[in-house]
Amino acid sequence: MMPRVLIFGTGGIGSAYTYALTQAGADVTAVCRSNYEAVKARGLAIDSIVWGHDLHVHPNVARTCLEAAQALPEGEIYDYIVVTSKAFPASKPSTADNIKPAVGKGTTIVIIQNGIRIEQEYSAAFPDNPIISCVVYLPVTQTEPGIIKMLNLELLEMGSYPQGRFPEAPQAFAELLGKGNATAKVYEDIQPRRWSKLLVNCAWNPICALTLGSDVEFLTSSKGAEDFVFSVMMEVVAIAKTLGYGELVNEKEARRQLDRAVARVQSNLGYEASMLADVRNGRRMEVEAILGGVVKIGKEKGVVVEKLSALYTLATALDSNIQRCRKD
Ligand SMILES: NC(=O)C1=CN([C@@H]2O[C@H](COP(=O)(O)OP(=O)(O)OC[C@H]3O[C@@H](n4cnc5c(N)ncnc54)[C@H](OP(=O)(O)O)[C@@H]3O)[C@@H](O)[C@H]2O)C=CC1
Ligand SMILES: CC(C)(CO)C(=O)C(=O)O
Repeated sequence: MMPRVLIFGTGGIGSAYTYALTQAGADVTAVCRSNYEAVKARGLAIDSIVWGHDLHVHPNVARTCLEAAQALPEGEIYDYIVVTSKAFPASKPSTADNIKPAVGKGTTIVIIQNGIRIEQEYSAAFPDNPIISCVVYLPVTQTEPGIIKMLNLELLEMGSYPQGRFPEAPQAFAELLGKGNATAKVYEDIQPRRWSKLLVNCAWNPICALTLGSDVEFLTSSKGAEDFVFSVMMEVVAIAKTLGYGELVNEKEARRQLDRAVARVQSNLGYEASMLADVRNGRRMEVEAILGGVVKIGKEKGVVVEKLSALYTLATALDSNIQRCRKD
């Protein structure tokens, strides 16, 4: 039988996986908020350097998880709920509260979000459900409601949360994504992968947001720019080492992650990190999930986090000013 999938948060990432999972043969329902009318009327239009241009998908659409649960045939459940909203730990209601009406016995919860320590709210709320924690490399923006632009990278790394619980769940989801031409890799321990991705996000997300430009625009803006990014990444490396992740998250890995951006300078293919999209759209930024937790751990461990702290302080101020402007 076709797996039933509910996507919670149909922005850039949610739309990309709505497309891939529909291609894989799943019956996909997308929870849409600001883009509800557009997606209901016209579906999602996707332009992707990886998957192709002029792609269209028309998922079932719901405004809330409760509405999506009520639309299920009697006795059926969603096999997967894929969380692709932004990560705001400690927000009320929490995302776990929001998805609760659609979580059935046996529903696998798939978290596709940046940041660290974002999984606990789900394991606390749904101790008997499989949880898959994912790290995503997929630069994508919703440019207008239902219109999605994906650049040249697409990779989903995943593992069970907590490690070792429902160990077969990530493989099954990876195989499903594979049928939809998405690239998925399974890891026994996903946490070092999260920290490797943090090298990218702790540096590029606040830098792009604060400088209103892409990674490539920053790298070419001054002589010291590349060294500055590397020094931010090296603070993340120092923290990751104290947590035992040094085998993956080390100077070589920081250089590799930085070089992925440097390699795009020639072709001028800049990535505008998702925090910059938030600034442009007057939305809340994932400051705590991406920077707050890292700075806190760094200080607890006695690591020098001068640059990360500065970026955290500046990004927090930017975020609160954006929220204030929205209210005014
Ligand atoms: N975009 C990118 O290039 C990348 C993003 N990521 C990560 O992926 C995650 C998703 O990012 P991204 O796709 O960019 O985010 P977007 O802001 O594009 O999409 C989030 C979506 O969630 C929706 N949403 C939020 N709360 C609710 C709610 N209560 N009910 C219904 N819908 C809701 C938003 O609706 P509304 O429009 O109404 O606010 C929006 O459509 C983040 O953790 C991000 O850091 C990782 C790699 C790359
Ligand atoms: C930098 C990028 C695009 C890499 O996937 C990302 O993770 C983000 O925008 O949050």
